[in-house]
Amino acid sequence: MNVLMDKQTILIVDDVELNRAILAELFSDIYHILEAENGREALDILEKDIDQVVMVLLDIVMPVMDGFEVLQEMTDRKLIEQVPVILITSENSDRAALQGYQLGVSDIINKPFNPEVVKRRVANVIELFMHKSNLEKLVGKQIETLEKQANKLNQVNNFLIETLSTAVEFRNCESGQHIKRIRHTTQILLEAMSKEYPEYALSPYHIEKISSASAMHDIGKIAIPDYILNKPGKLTSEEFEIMKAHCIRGCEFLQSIHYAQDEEYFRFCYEICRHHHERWDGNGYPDRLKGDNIPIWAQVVSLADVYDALTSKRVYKNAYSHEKAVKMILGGECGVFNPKLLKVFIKVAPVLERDLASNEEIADTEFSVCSFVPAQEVQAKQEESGLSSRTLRLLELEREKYRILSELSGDIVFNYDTKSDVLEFSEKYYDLFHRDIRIPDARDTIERSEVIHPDDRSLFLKRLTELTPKFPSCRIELRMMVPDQGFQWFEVSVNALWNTETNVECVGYLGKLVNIHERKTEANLLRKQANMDSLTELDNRKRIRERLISLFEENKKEEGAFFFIDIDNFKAINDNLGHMFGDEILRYIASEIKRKVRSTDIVGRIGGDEFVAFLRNSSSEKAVAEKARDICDLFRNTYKELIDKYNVSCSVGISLFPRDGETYEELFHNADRALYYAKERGKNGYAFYNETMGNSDFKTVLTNVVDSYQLVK
Ligand SMILES: Nc1nc2c(ncn2[C@@H]2O[C@H](COP(=O)(O)OP(=O)(O)OP(=O)(O)O)[C@@H](O)[C@H]2O)c(=O)[nH]1
Repeated sequence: MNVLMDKQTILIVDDVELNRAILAELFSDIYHILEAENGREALDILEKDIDQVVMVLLDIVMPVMDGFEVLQEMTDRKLIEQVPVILITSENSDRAALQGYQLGVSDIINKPFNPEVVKRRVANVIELFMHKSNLEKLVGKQIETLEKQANKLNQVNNFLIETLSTAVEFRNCESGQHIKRIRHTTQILLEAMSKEYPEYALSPYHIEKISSASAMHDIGKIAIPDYILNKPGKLTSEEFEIMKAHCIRGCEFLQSIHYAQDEEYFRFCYEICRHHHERWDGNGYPDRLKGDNIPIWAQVVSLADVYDALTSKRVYKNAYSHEKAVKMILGGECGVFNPKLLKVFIKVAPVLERDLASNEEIADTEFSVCSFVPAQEVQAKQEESGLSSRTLRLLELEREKYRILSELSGDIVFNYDTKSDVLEFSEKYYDLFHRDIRIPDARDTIERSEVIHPDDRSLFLKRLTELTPKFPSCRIELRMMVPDQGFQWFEVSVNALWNTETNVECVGYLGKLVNIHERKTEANLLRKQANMDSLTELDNRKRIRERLISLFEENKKEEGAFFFIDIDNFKAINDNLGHMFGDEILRYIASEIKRKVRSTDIVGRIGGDEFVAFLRNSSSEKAVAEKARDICDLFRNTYKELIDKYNVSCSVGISLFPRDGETYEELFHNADRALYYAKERGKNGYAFYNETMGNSDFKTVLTNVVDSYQLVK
């Protein structure tokens, strides 16, 4: 719509054309006129050109949409706030007037009207309305400017607070991220508290202020001497008292810069600073407040502070995992907290864990800030060692090089100091085992540790005690518990360090841990394969020989029976039923022989359809003969039809240890002779070896002496 810009526009809404014409006539010299013949049309015009229209003259009774409906719709679409409306109506009732005013009209003119009065009232309403909206715009602008200024001021304040607190952290050798994380965790906890426990009346406005004030919690550390603030070891009780004073010192500091413009904010800062070490049971400091006498904001910051301290690296400790930190807090290891707060803490724990994971990268890159050694420490080290600062620096450099090399090698390096009884691992240890890299009281801890397999632990410790200045190193294979993977094989290379003056005092151990699990399991598998008959999984010929040789060496007096077992007519099975079925029969025979002998006996397959078994502690020939008989009839149990069809069975030759031979070779040879005899006598029988079987003309002898052998059919 092309609206004339030099005149203001009014919209006349009436279904009677004559009424519209009269009004248009009245106003056309001053205003540009738009006309609508019903409510719907009027709304369309307003929706499009609301900025141009300065007044709506609205009739009440109209088809399609009456005046009240138009007003309702204008209210719903927020058009009524942008343009004044005058009702021009012949309905002269109070009810209609009231309804009109309720719906936001600026004036009501009853028909018939005096043209001059109407003109004046319309002009007045337009002027008033424009004045009002100009004022509103002005106020809006001023509010915007004020808000911008307040925001700027807030930003400057926050910046100053954070700068100041970060300066404290840098002095404290921390990363500078601590207060940012505390602020974040405080906010998360407060938001959850406000939802779960409305009784604490924590509004979003308060949450924002408290989170910002949390940055002040450790401001008092500015007054704590460096040698206490940065002491790597445990504080003495006097030092701890001085350290505890940081809560009071912080409050004094805050009072000296009292920020009068915002008393409430000052109160949050003050109370957080003073009470963030109080505990729910009254065992905190400095005022030993109990329960909800500790302001809830101080309680929340206190928990956020503890969680952050546990999950962060410090000069004296590695970062604990989220799970461990949660466990420690819930287990009361860091003092007692409000049970309601702990409930909320459990609820938001997954959010904290996620945020912690995304923070870890930043924390790692910022570690260099922490790794600078405070002047006091350097000086103390220098005095203690008597070395110059240059030498100490070079030593530090060497140590750093060594650390980087060990990290690059992928091995876990460790260092044990006998005097302090501290065992320290390289970072990789934490990555793999998820355990602290520094173990104080190492002797006790290792003796009780579940990390080393119980069967390997004492052997490992024993080997360490056997090291001498002449033989200072050893390699030990042991199993260690890796989270989610169970016990894994590691090779531990250890080098004992000796006091070079006395050469009798072991001052520590240096070593490395290499995961050899894959190599070891592969080697075990290969060894197993080299010793095993793959078809039956019995020991193979080579393994049987090794085992029997060492058995005979160890137990020269233990009597035993060597069985040489051969399947009779096995070829017929292969030929008629196939090689695969033949394999099945071989596996069956193997398992049956194993089943028939004792678990301590030795059974193997030496090739083809030939098996051996050594029955230990078998002095009774009768019992041996019974066992042999059983083996001859193995097929009777499951494969009876094969006996009828192919005449399959087993034959067994037996030689007795030590009577028929004291070596494996002798026993094997003689059992073989006996087997030959049994086969010659028609198979499916067993024969004990007899000396005549060894003769060169054995075959001739065989026919002559047959009756004297125990051949059973
Ligand atoms: N299925 C199968 N057959 C095998 C395997 N190793 C050897 N054999 C077969 O086992 C048979 C052994 O031969 P022999 O001992 O001469 O045959 P036999 O029929 O048992 O003869 P006697 O011992 O005189 O009763 C041959 O047919 C070989 O092919 C194997 O791993 N699987």
